[in-house]
Amino acid sequence: MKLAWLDKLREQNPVVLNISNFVTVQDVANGLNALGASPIMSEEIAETKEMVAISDAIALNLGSFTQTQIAHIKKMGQEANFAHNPIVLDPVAVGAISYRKQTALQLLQDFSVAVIRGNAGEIAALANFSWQAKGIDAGFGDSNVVEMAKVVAKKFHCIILMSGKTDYITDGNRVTAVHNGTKLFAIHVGSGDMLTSIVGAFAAVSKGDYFEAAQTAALVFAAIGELAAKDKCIGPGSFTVNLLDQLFLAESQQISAIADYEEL
Ligand SMILES: Nc1ncnc2c1ncn2[C@@H]1O[C@H](COP(=O)(O)OP(=O)(O)O)[C@@H](O)[C@H]1O
Ligand SMILES: Cc1ncsc1CCOP(=O)(O)O
Ligand SMILES: [Mg+2]
Repeated sequence: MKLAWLDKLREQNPVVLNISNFVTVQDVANGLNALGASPIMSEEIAETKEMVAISDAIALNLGSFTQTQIAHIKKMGQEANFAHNPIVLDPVAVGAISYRKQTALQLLQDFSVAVIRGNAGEIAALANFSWQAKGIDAGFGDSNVVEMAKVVAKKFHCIILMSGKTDYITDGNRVTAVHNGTKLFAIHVGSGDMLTSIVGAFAAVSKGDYFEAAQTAALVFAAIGELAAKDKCIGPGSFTVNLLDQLFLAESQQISAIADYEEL
């Protein structure tokens, strides 16, 4: 774990370019900003090349796409590959909606990604493992979650960050489990989207070590959620406010003091 990268991120203030969903776009922008990155959102295909050129990492969210947005995502993915900019993909609800799965699989052929960040329902769908996803949520299943994450990592030659009560990060061989977090994440719509963009911010300062970027982002975000939950938190409203404050305030030493993770 490279918790020192949180300080590096705050020093470097990397630009993270996002194609977001319309539901959580503001959570994503404010989350990145609070942590110390510089968010920028785009909805116009004509500006893609210029946007990619000023960015240090790209987060592509499939939460509310249209055909027009898919063309934009494809172009951004291809321009980012050409510019050697890391891409983090969030395959929202591909476990629940077959059209989303088909679209995500096509995009994964059109360009390559550094990291896929999804919940167990989404990763199971990409692995073709049996699972009952529920809308945007993970749902339930008894497939071996570590195996399915490894399968997807090998299939798409990328890092998988599968989030949930325990987050699993794998490159297909190595696996880290991060046990930090709070149940309150599950009642805040956008927790996963924020994490995806934050993986982008860590990828931007990682000099190409995307496994390290994904596992450090997972630990930082989950531990910050834990700190937020401890601070006079009574429900989703106060959690959202506290989460934003802790993204801004939390120091790497505080995260290190509560870090709970293992290499499997
Ligand atoms: N039951 C839980 N207990 C603790 N942390 C959780 C729980 N569920 C999700 N998280 C945390 O919430 C964050 C977002 O992940 P997740 O909820 O899986 O994404 P999504 O919103 O895409 O389903 C991650 O940091 C994850 O560790
Ligand atoms: C509710 C909803 N509908 C489409 S995208 C979206 C937000 C998903 O956010 P997250 O996966 O981070 O909870
Ligand atoms: Mg999600």
